[in-house]
Amino acid sequence: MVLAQLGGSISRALAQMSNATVIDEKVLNDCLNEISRALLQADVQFKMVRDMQTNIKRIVNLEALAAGTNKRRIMQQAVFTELCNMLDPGKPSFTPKKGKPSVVMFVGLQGSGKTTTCTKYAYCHQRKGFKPALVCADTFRAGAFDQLKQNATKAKIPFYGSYMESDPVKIAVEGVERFKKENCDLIIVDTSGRHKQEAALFEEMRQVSEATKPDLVIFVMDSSIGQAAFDQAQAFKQSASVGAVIITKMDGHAKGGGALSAVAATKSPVIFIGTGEHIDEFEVFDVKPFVSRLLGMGDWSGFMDKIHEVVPTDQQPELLQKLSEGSFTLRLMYEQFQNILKMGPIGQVFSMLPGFSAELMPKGHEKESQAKIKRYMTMMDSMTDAGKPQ
Ligand SMILES: Nc1nc2c(ncn2[C@@H]2O[C@H](COP(=O)(O)OP(=O)(O)OP(=O)(O)O)[C@@H](O)[C@H]2O)c(=O)[nH]1
Repeated sequence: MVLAQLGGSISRALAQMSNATVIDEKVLNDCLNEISRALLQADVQFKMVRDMQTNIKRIVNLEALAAGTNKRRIMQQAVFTELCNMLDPGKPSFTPKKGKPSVVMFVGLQGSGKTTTCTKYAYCHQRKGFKPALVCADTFRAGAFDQLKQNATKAKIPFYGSYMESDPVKIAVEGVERFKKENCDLIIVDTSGRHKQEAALFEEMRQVSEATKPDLVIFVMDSSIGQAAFDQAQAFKQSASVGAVIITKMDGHAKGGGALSAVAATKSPVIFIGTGEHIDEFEVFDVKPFVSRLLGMGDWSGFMDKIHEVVPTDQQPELLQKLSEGSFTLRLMYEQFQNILKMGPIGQVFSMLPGFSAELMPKGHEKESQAKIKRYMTMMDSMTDAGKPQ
């Protein structure tokens, strides 16, 4: 992920500044220029970078700072805050409530990943106890209904669509009404992909929105969109009152800076990111832990949440007891390897630890490390007669 490179470049600029004997105007400007260059290379909009520079200079006013103040720390904190501000529009998005019907409409450019993301979103809520349903109001792309149907069937989520009807507004209204009657509490409407130059398709999107009255419109954006992100996101915001953003394909080679621009253009928060084609390659997006991980500062709370997710609660005291007694057996190691594998891609787990950046563990190496752990486990399996370490 090139966003990790952005994090690496910013961290290096901050480290260089920290190594300077005295922090003067020149050191500060060099550091700021380095950070701005990294952001521009990652496709962040020029105006946003310029505003960030001005804000940081205002906060880190070397002349006004009292002698003895830790300027390095103030600078680091200012960079952290500014990056968070870029990603945080300051108002949370609508969140669906269990048992109360909500309509969520997905919009975005062609091929941005709407259909895939609709199912991921439905599946993620289904696992939290919601009763989701999918409506295919994409009558433009041949095969769109089949794709949604296939995804929905795999995830056991009810769906609605039509091969005959060509009016997306009619399908959307029928689908929403039907699932409201069936007491579904999260009705997701997938729409066709469109480009801001396609006025007729934008009008159609406005009509679907007017007819279904969604509680939330989610703008799905491919992370590789680059500098075009701002204008496109703004056009969608103007026609369909976008309330949240989901960035897809964060697992690819995209620069990802467009994400920052989309937040600025729609004044809406990023709520999830797509990290692969698979249904569960989907993560909740939280600004502070994300920026913290991006800068290699770690995310302890995320790390602890992962541990709690994968190590069964009843095993946690026993594990601690055995570790404190120093009796770390082969079986215990085997069980911990299994837990590590359940935590997800190794790179993602390491990026939650301070001093690590996802950049340090490129995708290929992640798979290598995971494969190594699997090989150790197979070895341990074969070391005992019973097939399991004792
Ligand atoms: N690697 C990766 N691929 C993704 C992700 N999300 C979607 N895709 C892929 O992107 C391609 C396009 O996804 P779709 O869901 O069909 O996109 P769409 O926006 O519905 O397409 P249109 O209806 O034509 O506008 C598919 O091959 C998906 O598998 C992601 O997070 N990571």
